[in-house]
Amino acid sequence: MDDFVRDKLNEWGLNELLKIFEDESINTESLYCLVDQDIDKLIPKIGPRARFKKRLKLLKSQQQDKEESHWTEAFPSTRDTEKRKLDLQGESSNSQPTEKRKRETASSELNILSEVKIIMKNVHTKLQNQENTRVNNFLKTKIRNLETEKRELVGVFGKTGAGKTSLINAVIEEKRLLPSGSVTACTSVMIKVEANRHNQKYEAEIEFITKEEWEDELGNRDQFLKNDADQENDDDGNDEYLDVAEKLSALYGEDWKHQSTDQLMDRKYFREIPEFLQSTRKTLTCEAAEELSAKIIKYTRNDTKQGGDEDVKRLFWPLVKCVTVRVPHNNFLQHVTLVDLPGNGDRNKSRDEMWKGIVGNCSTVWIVTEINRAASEKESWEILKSASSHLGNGGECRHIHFICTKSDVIEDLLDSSRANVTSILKRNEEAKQSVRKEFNKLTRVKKHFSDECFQVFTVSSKEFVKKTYLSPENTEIPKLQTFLQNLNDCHSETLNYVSGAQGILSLIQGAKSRDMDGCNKDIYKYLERNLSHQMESIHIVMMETYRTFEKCLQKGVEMSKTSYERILKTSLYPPKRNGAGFCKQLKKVVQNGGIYKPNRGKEINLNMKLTSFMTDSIDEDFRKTFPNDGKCGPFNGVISKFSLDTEGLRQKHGDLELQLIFLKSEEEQIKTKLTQLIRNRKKNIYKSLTTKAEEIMQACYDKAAGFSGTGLLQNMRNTIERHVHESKDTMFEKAKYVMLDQLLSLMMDILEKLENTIKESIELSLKTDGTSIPDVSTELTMVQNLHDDLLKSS
Ligand SMILES: Nc1nc2c(ncn2[C@@H]2O[C@H](COP(=O)(O)OP(=O)(O)OP(=O)(O)O)[C@@H](O)[C@H]2O)c(=O)[nH]1
Repeated sequence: MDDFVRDKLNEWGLNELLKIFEDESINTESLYCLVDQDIDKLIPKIGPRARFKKRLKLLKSQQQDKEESHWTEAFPSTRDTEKRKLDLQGESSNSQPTEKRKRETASSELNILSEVKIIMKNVHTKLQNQENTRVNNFLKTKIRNLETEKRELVGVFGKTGAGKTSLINAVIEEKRLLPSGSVTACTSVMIKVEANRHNQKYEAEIEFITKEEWEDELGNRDQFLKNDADQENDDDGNDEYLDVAEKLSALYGEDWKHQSTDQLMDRKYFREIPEFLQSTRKTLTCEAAEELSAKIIKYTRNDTKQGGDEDVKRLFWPLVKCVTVRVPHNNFLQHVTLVDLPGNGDRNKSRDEMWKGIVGNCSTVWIVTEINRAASEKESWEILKSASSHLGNGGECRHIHFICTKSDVIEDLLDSSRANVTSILKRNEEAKQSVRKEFNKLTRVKKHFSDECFQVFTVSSKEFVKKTYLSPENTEIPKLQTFLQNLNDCHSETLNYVSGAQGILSLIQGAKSRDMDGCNKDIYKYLERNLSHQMESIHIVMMETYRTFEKCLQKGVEMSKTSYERILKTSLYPPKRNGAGFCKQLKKVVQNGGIYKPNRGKEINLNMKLTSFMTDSIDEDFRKTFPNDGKCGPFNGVISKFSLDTEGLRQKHGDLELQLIFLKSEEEQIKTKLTQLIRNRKKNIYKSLTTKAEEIMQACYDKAAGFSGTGLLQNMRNTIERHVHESKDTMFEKAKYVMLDQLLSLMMDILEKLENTIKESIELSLKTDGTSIPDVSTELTMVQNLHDDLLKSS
């Protein structure tokens, strides 16, 4: 929002400003957003309007110009820029009317939401001006709690060079946003792409690792410089050495080889990024995507051609944890964040934790791979295999999209310019079939997901932009765009807010207009009885779940006790491993609490291996109890079925209609909140088995990490084997109880929260009189009308 507009808002007040916006036919959406944040601070004053009107006209025309240039920039080579623009607005003759309708609906819903938010802010202020009673505080909290903002995370995984960056740029129609394309450079940090809600500029926020972490990396260098001689025989060591050398050369050129750690921490190396030394974030802001793209390269991409010239070009990606790129005016990103996730986790601990956190919060993943090797490309399947537990039972993923890229590249035709569409489409179909076949072989992965959640796409990002041979439909990018738009659909969030607001206003007005003695005993008793029946049925389902978990886990305990030796053998005596190399790797494993991520290849997680029989035993029932797709809801749908039957009561007790509307909306609100709570807590419940194993194993890891010299490998092996052997009778049992405890504690919390919330709502709605409560009859009528509009538009 323009500062000028903000000032005027403070000076003249909201109503005056709204009138001006309407007179000038300017979209009030951005004004609403601002008002939403600042309403409490508004000082209404009426003042001269002429200069302000002029300024608004200017702003409007600037915005139109900007939109125009945004489009020409994004599709410079296309003759049909105008047509594309119309297409997206849904006005060209070929455009799909449903898309247009969807967009119109979304925009009108956004306006409804903004209006209701303003109304509720006003009601909140009215309540603040009243006496501080229990009901008053309850209502204020309810209004504040209406705000929930859900963003859907789409994780984009894939081997370097697979086409992730080009795919993201194409799908969000920002051809020049994320840097891609150079043969010698690749993306090296996590990049989040989301909508810019604060202003209309392109923005990148750079989050750094800590200074201490960087000092640790420099410490690693000292160790390698000491051991330089024996690097050749050792793949892992060499690999790690190359990793450290690559990072240090990016930042220091050749200096890192000759300078001490203290010297390398000198300010002169961080002149361009004082934010790193101050442990703050750096923000870059630009008018155009291309400009931002050029600016972020040194923070995101690793150029392997970087040499040791005098005039060294410093790259800062080794210091970066994550970059968030914010894009203005983008329909695909309103409630969606796309995350480019290079590789498969990270060696750096904080980046790895962030990687796992993001993966666990993804509702969709895009596994990106080149079409030529789609089914046979091991790396993509490895990514899916190792991430599946973080995504499925340990996460909230509902869609796995396997995206085969570069469909325009056909090998048997010498030049893709001559490739004909028929052979491309035929090859696309073949690729889809073989990828599906491959996916069906992954029984362990499939345990976490339903069959419908897996889909294959064959895309060409290049052709989507160039349109030389393939129509947009044949590039399949529009399919992904439609998917994102559906994910963006904020209808349920809007409905949730508006219904909640209507409920609160109904309660206030119901209490205000009631001339009863404050309590309708029959209804009160009926509702209490109904509540207790409902709680009972939830309790029964929960107890059944507990027993099922207990049975499965017990089976897992038995299996683990008889199979742990096999697990230890494959983990501690891997075939085809050179002894010295494995010794170093095992040392890293014990130094890192049983978990180690080599630069290339899969993460080693001894704790996870030890509990694998237990997770296997619970996987299927865990997914049934906590499904990620919204079809049935957790605990066999018993929470979503919860109902006090207020609809039925409304027919018979018209005089209590407002109170019953409030109760119905409270019911919906608490169910939505509980679903979110369950989604977050179930992730930790699932991880609890490995977390407990890690805790129990820590003593032997510490002991093993202390060994050195002759017999190091065997000493480490013996220590681990002895520890597991001695604790086998308790370790798995303890892990089982931790999971059961956490499950029980979640169930108790759900029962308590549900019962308390509904009880309090019944009591307040039926026992409150109008004392110290403002009149909100106008607001209620307005919100009721908006609620009806919303239901009609869906
Ligand atoms: N022919 C063709 N080339 C493509 C397509 N998509 C990407 N490329 C090319 O493939 C190369 C790698 O693309 P990127 O999008 O940078 O790949 P990436 O997966 O982001 O790679 P990293 O940044 O290294 O992780 C570039 O040279 C792109 O121009 C496509 O649809 N068709």
